[in-house]
Amino acid sequence: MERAAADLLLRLYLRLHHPKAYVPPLLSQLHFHFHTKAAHRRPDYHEDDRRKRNATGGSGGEPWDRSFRLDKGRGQHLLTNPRVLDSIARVACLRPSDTVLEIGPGTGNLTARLLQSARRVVAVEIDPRMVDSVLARASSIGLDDRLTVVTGDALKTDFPEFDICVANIPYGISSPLIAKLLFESGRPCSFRSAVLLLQKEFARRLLATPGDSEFNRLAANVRLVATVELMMDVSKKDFLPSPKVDSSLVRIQPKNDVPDVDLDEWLAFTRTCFSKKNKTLGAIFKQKKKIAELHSRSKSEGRASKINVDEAADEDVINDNDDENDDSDNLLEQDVSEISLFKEKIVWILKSEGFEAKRPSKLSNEELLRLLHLFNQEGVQFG
Ligand SMILES: C[S@@+](CC[C@H](N)C(=O)[O-])C[C@H]1O[C@@H](n2cnc3c(N)ncnc32)[C@H](O)[C@@H]1O
Repeated sequence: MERAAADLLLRLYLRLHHPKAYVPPLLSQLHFHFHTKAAHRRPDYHEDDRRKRNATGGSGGEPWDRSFRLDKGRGQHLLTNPRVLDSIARVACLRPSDTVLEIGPGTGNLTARLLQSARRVVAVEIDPRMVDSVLARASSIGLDDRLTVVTGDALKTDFPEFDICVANIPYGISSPLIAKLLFESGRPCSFRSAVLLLQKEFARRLLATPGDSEFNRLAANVRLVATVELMMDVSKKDFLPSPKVDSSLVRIQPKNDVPDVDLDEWLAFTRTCFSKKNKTLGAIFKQKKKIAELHSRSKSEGRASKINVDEAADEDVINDNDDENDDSDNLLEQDVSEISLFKEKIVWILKSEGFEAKRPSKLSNEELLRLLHLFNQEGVQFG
């Protein structure tokens, strides 16, 4: 009743003093309008965060006490859906005797499950606040005697012997971490598998086969030494805070029967082959700069013997300006004639088995290995 009277008075006042002003039909409606606007405003990060923290089921099921701010720059998106966490632990097929390597344990949502099934978990975590958090979590479930946490950057830490790596990794280190796992630990790899949660698009590229548009150098390198399987897709809604992209869980299993090839040589060879996306091998290998580089490498004797993991990590090595940096003008006359003979040899090798018109992204590893063998046989070295 009071509201109706106030409404009437205000209406009269507006009619007298501001005859052109818009007067809503009823002030109560105006009030209602403000309410709905507030109710539909997109919840900001903190509201969303609080709601998830207080939730006990669904995707917000794992606890997060907000005792410190999560650092998105370090990929701190916690996996909070208990069903997904349980599935990852199940897919890992842990044995009671296993030592598990976990990269980036965060607050320990996954670690808690790994500790329940394995003999030992060694976790590498870069953020000391997370280190405290995961240690406290392990102790709260009485399994801290099974956990060792190494504080540091996983890319710069020497990994211990482990049976299986299980991790929801920060996506920014996916390529170098996979390269480190597969190419740094010697051959054959001593671990059974790596079960990794990766950005969905990255996982698709890793799973791509020759001829697929996503197929790249990293996929070719990984396929040489391991098999990759898609285990499941995971929604971005299952993380706190939600990242912008969905994820996929993959299992990478080192092969027992890795082809007998010098890995250093292979990595350098794929670096050259994938240096120009969608160009033919003929176009790639006939670049003046590439020919001169291969010529001088093939002449020199002392070659590096340690695998360069950074080399293995590049997904593609695109350099379309190769010929612009050409310094062949500075070559001596003798070099020029040697290099032109060398070029003829390269072209002959490519033509001998029909590789010249082929694109590397469409070749199987068997074909790439064959081409590398042909080059090496004729004294052309890459590593
Ligand atoms: C995506 S979160 C995963 C957290 C936790 N495993 C989970 O599933 O909820 C990534 C974790 O990796 C850590 N991290 C980021 N970069 C790292 C690096 N280079 N080495 C080791 N840990 C890293 C972050 O601090 C964070 O705890």
